[in-house]
Amino acid sequence: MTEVGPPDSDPEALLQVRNLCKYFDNDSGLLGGVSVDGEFPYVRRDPSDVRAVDGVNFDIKEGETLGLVGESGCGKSTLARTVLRLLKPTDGSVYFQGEDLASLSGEPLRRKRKDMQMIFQDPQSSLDPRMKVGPIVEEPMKAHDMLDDEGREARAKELLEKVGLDPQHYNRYPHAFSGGQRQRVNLARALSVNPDFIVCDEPVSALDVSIQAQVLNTMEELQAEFDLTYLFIAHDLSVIRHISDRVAVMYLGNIVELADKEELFENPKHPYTRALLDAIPVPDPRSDGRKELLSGDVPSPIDPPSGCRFRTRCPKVIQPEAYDMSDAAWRNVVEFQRAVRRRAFEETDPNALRARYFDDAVPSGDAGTLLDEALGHIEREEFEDAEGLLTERFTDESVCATANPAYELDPDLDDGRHYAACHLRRDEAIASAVDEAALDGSVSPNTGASGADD
Ligand SMILES: Nc1ncnc2c1ncn2[C@@H]1O[C@H](COP(=O)(O)OP(=O)(O)OP(=O)(O)O)[C@@H](O)[C@H]1O
Repeated sequence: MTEVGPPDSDPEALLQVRNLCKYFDNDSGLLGGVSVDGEFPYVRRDPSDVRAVDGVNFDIKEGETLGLVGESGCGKSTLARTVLRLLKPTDGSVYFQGEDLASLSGEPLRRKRKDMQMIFQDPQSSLDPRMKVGPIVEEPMKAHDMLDDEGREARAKELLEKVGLDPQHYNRYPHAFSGGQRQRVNLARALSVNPDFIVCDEPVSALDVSIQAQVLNTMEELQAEFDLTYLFIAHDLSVIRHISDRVAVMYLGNIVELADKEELFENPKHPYTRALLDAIPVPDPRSDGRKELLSGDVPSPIDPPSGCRFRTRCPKVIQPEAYDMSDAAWRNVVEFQRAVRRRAFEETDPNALRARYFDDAVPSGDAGTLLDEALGHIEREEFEDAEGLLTERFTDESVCATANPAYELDPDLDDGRHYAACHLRRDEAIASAVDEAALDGSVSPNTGASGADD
């Protein structure tokens, strides 16, 4: 497994995630996610495994909020559950307050869980409708033998008030509360055992926008009052921008970019992050508000692309060194290869295809010869041969396919760290590493981009 992610640790980290992998056995279907310690082989790497989380590294500092964003299915929830050790990692480590949770089980793990709580998206289904909210809040305290009955009731009432509810509502059932209030009950419940770390998995996604801001504000106040550290998952970038100190962007089981919030929003370095930001609706009466999102489907996590996982959809994929095409000709080759892969056209006539895909720029030299060969295959309706040729000789030869990118960059806006898993950032990473070495007085010709496995 190649390590991809921010390479060094942060001395102030409460949580350190290293090369974390969670694969699901594809054959076991839904049950793949509920395997418990010891029931399945510890490490299983079947070619048909769903690689939901695949070599993730990050730290979370004490007291900060790390936002985790990415499209549906990219592995956010699996990452959260594996970090909390609700799922057993296939590989890797999760150091919480210095202790590797991946190596814990049984009673030591149960005790540790008291310090790490989770809040889920749907406040309705996470509250037992047959229980009153008071006992709901007290339940985790009971499970961890905290306080006596009286003490638990007093603490539950106090917490209901802290989260913005009326403590007199201790005896009400969840159905008597609105969605926002139910999420506040969940907050009180999570806080009851006095945790240090809370994973919030889309906690406001089910709420109206006006209520979202109120709940987020309460979460920030509670964070300050109780010294909490949050891992906050959302697909909504405005929510992420509201709550996060730093932001990690996830794509197909990998973290592709991680930086301080403003740095990430103002200077995104990864084409995937840029595409996500570009897709934020803008208020324009002439349009439906949404710019064009990424083209192409997300590849299967069972057989993810080699190298950079985003390369099959990336608008900036890098030309192989063997060719010397203009940028426009290379772009056309990539678009054509993707169209052939999707069987996006009916015509087989080379001239019609040239006119359609290579109108403004045609590759010449070796690349031109290969293109002619591919067009010849299509003319003879040998689509698989055409696809194979274009893929093997063009896109699979790109550095984006042959090496995993992992670069630390100088941030533009602050003195934090900016990590971007994109080969386009190689020169920038080398320049910043050389600058750093020069400051240390130890310039080395070998000081270069960190972490790439080429
Ligand atoms: N128990 C399971 N068995 C098999 N595959 C699973 C299981 N749980 C998740 N997956 C797969 O793992 C990948 C990541 O899923 P996950 O739910 O972690 O993504 P997500 O980013 O949280 O998505 P969403 O935002 O829709 O919740 C998906 O391809 C999903 O189908």
